[in-house]
Amino acid sequence: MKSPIPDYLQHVLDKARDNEAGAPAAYIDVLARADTSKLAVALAMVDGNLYSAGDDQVEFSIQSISKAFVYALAIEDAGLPRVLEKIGVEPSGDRFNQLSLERGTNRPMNPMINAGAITAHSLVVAPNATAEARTERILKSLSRLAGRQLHVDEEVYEAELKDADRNMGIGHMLKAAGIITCDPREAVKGYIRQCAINVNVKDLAMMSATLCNAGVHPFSGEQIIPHASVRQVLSVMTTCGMYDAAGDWVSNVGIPAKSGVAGGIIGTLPGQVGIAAFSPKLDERGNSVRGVAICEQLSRDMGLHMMDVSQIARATVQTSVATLVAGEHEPHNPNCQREVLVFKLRGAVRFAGSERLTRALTRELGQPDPKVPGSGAHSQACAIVLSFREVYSLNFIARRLVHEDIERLLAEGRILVVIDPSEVLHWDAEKAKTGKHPKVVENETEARDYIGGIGCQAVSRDQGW
Ligand SMILES: NC(=O)CC[C@H](N)C(=O)O
Repeated sequence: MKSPIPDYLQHVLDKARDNEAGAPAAYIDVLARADTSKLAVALAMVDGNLYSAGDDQVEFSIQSISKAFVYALAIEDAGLPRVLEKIGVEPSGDRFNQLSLERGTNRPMNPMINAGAITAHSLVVAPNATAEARTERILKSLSRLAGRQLHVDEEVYEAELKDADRNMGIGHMLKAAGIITCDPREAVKGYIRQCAINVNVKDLAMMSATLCNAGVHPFSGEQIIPHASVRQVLSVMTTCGMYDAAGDWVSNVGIPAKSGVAGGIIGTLPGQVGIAAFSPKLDERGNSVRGVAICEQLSRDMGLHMMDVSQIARATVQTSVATLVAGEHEPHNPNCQREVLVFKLRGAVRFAGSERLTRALTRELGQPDPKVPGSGAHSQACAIVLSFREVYSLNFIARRLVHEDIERLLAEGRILVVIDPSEVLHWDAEKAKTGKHPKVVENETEARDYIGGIGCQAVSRDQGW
């Protein structure tokens, strides 16, 4: 079977092509002469699977999209506190090349406008590093993210440098304000060089997918961007990535994003998909007209808006409580029946999922509460089985809450069997800390055998068990 996804992407491009509005960036002459018929889109999944359509081999300069990745490098090299001392995180509502500093703090408003980006550039490697060392570090890092060696487009670099008065003005303003300490001309040159690195949409989609994948490159498995920086970068992409169009973008598209004046845009939906689009004609805010249209369409058609509450935590975690009646010796004597309770979780469990398990445990096994129907009904259960067989992951708070539940059940003297074949509970590390631990098994049969061995024979009312 042929995947429908590339056909769909082609359809999205065909629709975007009808939009003739906008003009390529005029202030960099090489960009002003760009072939405006070029149009491309790519999607990279967090496992690295890539889809693309249109002119997906055509290279263009990364421009301001580099700002997101260089901000991550600045955080890595200078540390977040130092970076926050120098660059704010508030949307400016100004154009990207505004000569402005935040009132009171004198910092650039955010790292996505040029003032903040030039500052971030100056923090890469070290404040007194040479321009060459910084650009080399940036080129190397962007190449690792793209998964291939990238190059600076010297023609674009020279063209921008020749008319760089505005950015030079920003550089001098930063130096005068004490935000940068190096030679402002060197910082601006380095920044312009970082903007002139050539990419295609496939490179950008892969770079974006690495951010989606918590900084781990989908193919190499390398942690290229530290996890904590990813959160910071995605936050400022959300609030400031589309300059003075940030609010429109968040409400319409709802995906952290960054655009560049050569016509590229990346969208980065955490945990899901990295998007890249390219078309040189820009709107008055400096964002690609067709690129924006493509992202809007993808978000609408594929339900990618991050604030679209279509997935409730309840749906990802199914807590099923099956009451199993035991009593091998006198199965027909109700007084001899002993219960084994089974709680099953499913999916990627976070706080809300682990809260549901905790709630189910307290409801079923706690003291009867007249206000909660059915509460305490099984407080005498002889054994409890917690199945994590269908759990894909537990985040740190979910794991902590489940461990706390387990400790409390053990402290009550309960017999506890945990089905955890993928070791999502990270049991060994925790076990070392506490004396008591549950019986950990691989599957339901082993759980049943264990329970049988201690005198309760579980008889399921639930076919799933
Ligand atoms: N928005 C952009 O892509 C701007 C980048 C460009 N190099 C500039 O500084 O003007």
